[in-house]
Amino acid sequence: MSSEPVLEDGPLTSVQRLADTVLPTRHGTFRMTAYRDEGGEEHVALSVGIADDDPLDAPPPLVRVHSECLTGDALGSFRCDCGEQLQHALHLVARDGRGAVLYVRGHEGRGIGLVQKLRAYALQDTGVDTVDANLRLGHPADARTYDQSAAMLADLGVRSIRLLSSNPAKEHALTALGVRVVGREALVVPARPENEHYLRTKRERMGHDRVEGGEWEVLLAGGTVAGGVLSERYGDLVRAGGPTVLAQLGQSLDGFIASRTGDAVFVTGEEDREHLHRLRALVDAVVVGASTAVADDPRLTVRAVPGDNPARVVLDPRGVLPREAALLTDGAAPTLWVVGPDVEAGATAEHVEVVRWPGAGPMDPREVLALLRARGLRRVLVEGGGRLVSAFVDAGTVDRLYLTTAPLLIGDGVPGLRVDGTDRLADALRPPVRRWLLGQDVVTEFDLGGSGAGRPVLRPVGSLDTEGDA
Ligand SMILES: Nc1nc2c(ncn2[C@@H]2O[C@H](COP(=O)(O)OP(=O)(O)OP(=O)(O)O)[C@@H](O)[C@H]2O)c(=O)[nH]1
Ligand SMILES: [Zn+2]
Repeated sequence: MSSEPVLEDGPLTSVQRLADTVLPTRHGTFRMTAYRDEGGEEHVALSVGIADDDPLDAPPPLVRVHSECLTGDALGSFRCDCGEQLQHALHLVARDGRGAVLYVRGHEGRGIGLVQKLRAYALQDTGVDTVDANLRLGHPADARTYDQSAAMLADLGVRSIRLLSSNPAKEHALTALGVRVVGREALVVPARPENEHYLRTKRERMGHDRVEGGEWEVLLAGGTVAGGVLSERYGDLVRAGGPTVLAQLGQSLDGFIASRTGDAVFVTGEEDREHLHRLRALVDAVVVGASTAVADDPRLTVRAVPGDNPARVVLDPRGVLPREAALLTDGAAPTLWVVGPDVEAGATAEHVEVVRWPGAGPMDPREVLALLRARGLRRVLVEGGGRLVSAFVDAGTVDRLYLTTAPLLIGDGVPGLRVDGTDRLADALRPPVRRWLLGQDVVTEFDLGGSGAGRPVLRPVGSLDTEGDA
C-alpha cells in the first residue's frame, strides 16, 4: 500500500501507509492511519470524515500538524502547551466532523530529539530562553521539516486545509510543499505560570501569534480550551449556533428566592455570584423584572470576573422603578427601560433609552425577545425574579436554564421557579441536565431545547406579569 506523493511542487519524502484502523477516545472515535517515512520515522493521522473516495472538491478539512512532545503530550508537562494543544485539537477536529490531527514523530524538541530538548530545559533552568538554549547546544532554533506531513495529507487525498496553529512558519512550510492552506486558526490554550515565559518567547522570538490571558479570556475571545473547567461549562455559549436565551435563578432548596419580608441577601454563595457574572459577561443583554429592580436595586454589571457589561433591560409596564435606581443613574451600561404607554418617564440619563411597550397588559416573552433582537441584542440572560424567569420558561423561549439551589430552607416567602403544572408526571418538564457544585450550592443546568440538543418545551405561549415579581 505504498503511495506516491501526488503534489506537484516542493521536495517530498514519500510515506508508506502501513495500517488503517479506528481509535475511540474521549473526544470521539477517529480513523487512525499509520505511516512510515523514508527516514524510517513512524507517524499517525487521526482523522474524522475523511475517506479515500472523497470527491476532489470536498471542503478543506481542519488539520493540526502536531509535533511529538513526550513531556507535554504523554506526561502532562506544563513547561510547554503541547499536551493541551493536542487534546484541544482532537476536540475541535471531532466537533468539526471533518479533519485530521497528524501526529509527527521525530519532531520532538522542535526536531532536536528528546535528550537534546531536556538538555535545553536544563539550560533554560539557568535563565536562558528556549531559542538560545537550542543555539548553545549547536542546534537551529527550529529543526523541523514538514514533508512527511504533506505526504500524509496527499495520501489521505487532502490538498487544501484549514490549519490549526499559532505558528505562521508551519503554514509557510506546508504551502511550499504544495499544500493549499486556505485558513489558519489559532489553537489557544491558557498561559500558566510555568509556561508563561516559554509562550512569550514563542511570540517574541519565533513569530507565533499573540494570545493573552487565561482560560476565561480565551472564552471571552470566542475560543475554548479542551479539558478546561470553564470551557466545559460555558464553551457552547460562545459558539455560533449555541444557546442564545439563558435564564438563571438562585433559590433555597425549598424553592424561595427571598423571605416573606423580601430579605434576599445571600441565598446562594459567592461562587454562584461569580457564575452569574460570567453569564452576564457572555451575553448582550440582561433582563430583569421591575419588582426585582425595585427590591434589590441591582447594577447588573460584570464585577466578579473580567468582561464587558451587557446592556440592561428592565421590564416595567407600570413605571414603578424609582428615578434614583442604579440602573437609571449609574451609566455603567446602556439601559433599556421598557414601560407601558401611560408611564411618565420624565428626563432620563444619557445611557437610558425609554422603550414604549404598546399596551399596558402583560409583556409576552416572545415579543420582548423580538424587541431585543431588533436592537441587535441576540444573546440574552433572563435574570430574575422568579416570576419573570418562570414566564420565559413557560413560554418555551429559554434555551438554557441555570437553577442554583442553596442548602437553605426559607419555609415561606417569595417563590422561585414555578412552571405550569401538569396532571401527569409523564408530562412534566424533564429535560437533559448537567449539574455541578459551587461551594455549598448546586447548579442544575437544564437544556430546554433551544439549541436543538434537547427536547422542545411543548407549552402554550405564556404571558408575563411583572407585577409582584421579586
Ligand atoms: N528545543 C526545545 N523544544 C521544545 C521546547 N518546548 C517545547 N518544545 C518542542 O516544541 C515542539 C512544539 O512546538 P511549539 O513551538 O511549541 O509549537 P508549534 O508546533 O511551532 O506551533 P503551534 O502549531 O501553534 O503549536 C514540540 O516538539 C516540543 O517537544 C523547548 O524548550 N526546547
Ligand atoms: Zn511540548
